[in-house]
Parts: sequence; structure tokens; C-alpha cells
Amino acid sequence: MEEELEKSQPTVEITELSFTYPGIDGHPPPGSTPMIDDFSLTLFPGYRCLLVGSNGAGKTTILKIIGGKHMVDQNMVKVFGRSAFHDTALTSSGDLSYLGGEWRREVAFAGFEVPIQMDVSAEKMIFGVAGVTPQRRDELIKVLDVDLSWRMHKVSDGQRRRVQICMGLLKPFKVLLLDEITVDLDVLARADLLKFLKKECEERGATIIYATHIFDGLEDWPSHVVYVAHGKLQFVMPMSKIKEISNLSLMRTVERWLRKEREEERERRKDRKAKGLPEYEKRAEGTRVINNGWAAGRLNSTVAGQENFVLSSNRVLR
Ligand SMILES: Nc1ncnc2c1ncn2[C@@H]1O[C@H](COP(=O)(O)OP(=O)(O)OP(=O)(O)O)[C@@H](O)[C@H]1O
Repeated sequence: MEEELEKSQPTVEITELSFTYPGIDGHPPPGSTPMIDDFSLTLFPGYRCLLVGSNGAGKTTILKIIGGKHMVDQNMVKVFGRSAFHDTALTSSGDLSYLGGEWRREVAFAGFEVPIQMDVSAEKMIFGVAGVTPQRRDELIKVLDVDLSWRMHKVSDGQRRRVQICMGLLKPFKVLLLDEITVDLDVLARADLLKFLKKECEERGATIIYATHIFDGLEDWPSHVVYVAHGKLQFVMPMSKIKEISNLSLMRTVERWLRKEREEERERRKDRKAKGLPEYEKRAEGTRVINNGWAAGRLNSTVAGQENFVLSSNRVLR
């Protein structure tokens, strides 16, 4: 199946991405270690990627960079051959869509800028999004089980989130970046949403990257799992391969990777301490990135002392 998907042009191409959060002057502090380092990844139409990694691994940062929210070199991240930061038509057209943390907090607007907690109906919010086909709108209302008469200031958090997700998916995206948006959803809403998203990839060839810590019901969802640790890509593995090499559930498998990562990190810190170095001085030791392949013993190969220190020229402008 992976071979089939790869016959088309890539949708997302990340090449040796390096990114450092800026200091107060908008530039990376001198001598700072890149948060994301030497990260390469190529995705094709139909890919449904789960982006996994421990807290602080860099998942949100990566999604935001792909979504054009942080400026990086144009050649480092391309969506349909274009940089989302430099070519805003990618997002304004709805081809590239990012539903994440900021979106959860701030993008609470219908097409006519009505805050999502105002005394306004779900219907007004949803029908306020322009350029949408009625069929898609009806389908999403059904998938998210939205009652159009809900008043947004009186509904529960989960109900409000359902309206918001419905609005966020109204335009038929080609690449969708999801930063854990399902936390408030009940089991049914989450399962139906995941099913809808899978269909979008299978029938329309959409590409989805979904960062999450909730693995319930995801066993048969992803086509690939992307594992990030310390801002570095550890591997991209087809889900079929994961099932082949691990007889544990997806959650237990990821748990094992993260435990291994933590143990190695503790070992590294112990080593540094024993050498009289500050335990936390460096976030990660550098290694090359593996693209679209399983690298056995990946974490073990992040040998201490092989710093891959790169000064980034990134700046966050939005
Ligand atoms: N605006 C910022 N300025 C400076 N550092 C930041 C900023 N945002 C995030 N970071 C740092 O970048 C690192 C990666 O954060 P990021 O939010 O990408 O991780 P994550 O994998 O999404 O984590 P989580 O699973 O907790 O959501 C963290 O160490 C964090 O402290």
C-alpha cells in the first residue's frame, strides 16, 4: 500500500530542517542549540501520520513550521512545492489547514468574526464559513453530531469543540495538521471524526499529520507513525511494519519507545555528571535523520559526545 501512495508527487517535503526559537530580539540567541535539528521527512497523498513523542519533543513546533507559522528557509519545508510561510495562498485557499493549540484558544471565529463563546447559534457559526459545499457541510454536521440550535455560550466544552472542529474541516483541505484537537471529545465523537479523517485520505488523497498522546482507537487509523525525540526524527514507520515487529498495542509500543528514550537520557545525564559537566547543558546529541525507514536501535545510536551543533538563522515572525 505504501508503494501505491508513493507513486504520486510528495505533498509535504521537509529537508534538513533546523529551527531555533528566537530570543527577545527576534533572532536565535547566540550559541543556542536548535530545537529542531536536521529533520527530513517526505509525505505523499493519502498518508495519515501519527506524530508521537514525549512532552517537549518538538511535535507542535514541527506542525507549526509546516503550517507556515514560523519562518524557516524556503527550501527546508515545502507543501506542494511551496513554503507556507512565504506563500500564504496555501493556507488561505484551505489547501493547507492547521488545527492546533492556538487555533483551539483563538480561532474561535466564524467567517464573520464572532467569538465562539458568544450568544450565537452553532448554525450561524457553521454557515458563516464561506466557500463550502452544502454536501460537505451536511456530512460534517452529521459526523460531529452538531445540533445547529446550540447556543455557543451555553454548550459544554466538548460540544463547543465539535462546532469548532466542524468549522475547521469545512474546506476540503489537501494537507491537514492536527495538534491534539480531540481531548474534549467523547468516545463516539472521536471515533466518528477519526473515521471521517481516514476516509478523507483514502478517497480524496488528503495527507494528515496528527500529533497526539491518546492512542485509544488509533490501532487501525494511521498509515505511518513518525517518532520524534529531542527535536530529531527517530524514524518514520508504516503502521503495517509496527504491527509486524510489535505484538503490543500501539499505546504500549509507543510507551516502550518513550521509556527507552527516558532511560537513555538518564544515562546520558549520569555520564555528564560523572564527567563533571552540567547534567542539562545540551538537550540532545546529534545524529543523522532517517527518512521513511525503520532504524533499529535508533535511540541507542544517539551516542553522547557527537553533538550536531548548528546555528540556525530562523526567526519567528508570527
Ligand atoms: N515559543 C517558544 N519559545 C521558546 N521555546 C519554545 C517555544 N515553544 C516551545 N518551546 C520549547 O520547544 C520545545 C518543544 O516544544 P513543543 O511544544 O514543540 O513540544 P511537543 O512535542 O509538542 O510537546 P507536548 O507533547 O508537551 O505538546 C520545548 O522544550 C519547549 O519548551
